[in-house]
Amino acid sequence: MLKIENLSVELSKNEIISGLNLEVLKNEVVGVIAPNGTGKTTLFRSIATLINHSRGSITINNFKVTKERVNYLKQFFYFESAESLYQNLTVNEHLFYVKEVWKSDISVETIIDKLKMREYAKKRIKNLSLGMKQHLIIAMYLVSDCPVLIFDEPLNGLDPSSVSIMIKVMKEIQTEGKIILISSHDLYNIEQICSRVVFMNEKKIVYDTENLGNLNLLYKQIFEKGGLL
Ligand SMILES: Nc1ncnc2c1ncn2[C@@H]1O[C@H](COP(=O)(O)OP(=O)(O)OP(=O)(O)O)[C@@H](O)[C@H]1O
Repeated sequence: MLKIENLSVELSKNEIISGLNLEVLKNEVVGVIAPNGTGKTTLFRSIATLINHSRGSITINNFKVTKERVNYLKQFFYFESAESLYQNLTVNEHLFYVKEVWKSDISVETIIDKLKMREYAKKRIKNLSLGMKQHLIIAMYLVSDCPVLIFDEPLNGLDPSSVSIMIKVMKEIQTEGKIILISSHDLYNIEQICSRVVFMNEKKIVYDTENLGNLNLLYKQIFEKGGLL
């Protein structure tokens, strides 16, 4: 379980997150929805320990970052953006690197086929499109076989066929008892991918639902009409 309690985060002395609570269970794919600049990336970076929090606690599978940092770091896979991939390494090289670092038994070849990456597996990152790089990040997570995937905007740059592959892969990951936390502005596809969504507003989670029937309407009610609650 990923458990965030009373989290507050400051950046340059501005409180970006304040008293945020969120629990995500195994087998859940949770989408974080909010307008630009609300703090989704800040939340993800805090979970990933790239930013310190000023108050509250984050626990993954009972490991607290403040107490058992090494075990905590083994619980999640977070790749900040496609820009952080190594430009001169190939797709294959990235995947074998992850396999080595995570000491994983997952077959790189199987993952390449699953994500239909065979055609560009030997290409260097600098020669890939954004969509191909997004596939690679998911493939790296699958090879790592770690319990939690945190992915900011996984649908960026994906064409409709790639989105379908992504939806299928996310559903498979979900049935394997993992946790996925993603953000996206693509409400239609969030509905297809997620089992639950949470809306962020005014520095915390303000709405949490498994009823994904009409996210567009909910979005308008929360952000355009002065709030639901
Ligand atoms: N290094 C920083 N120093 C100060 N403020 C920052 C820093 N990084 C981000 N912010 C501010 O924190 C707030 C939240 O930014 P964040 O990137 O987390 O939002 P977001 O919800 O992920 O936005 P988007 O949907 O545009 O990706 C914004 O007001 C932003 O200006």
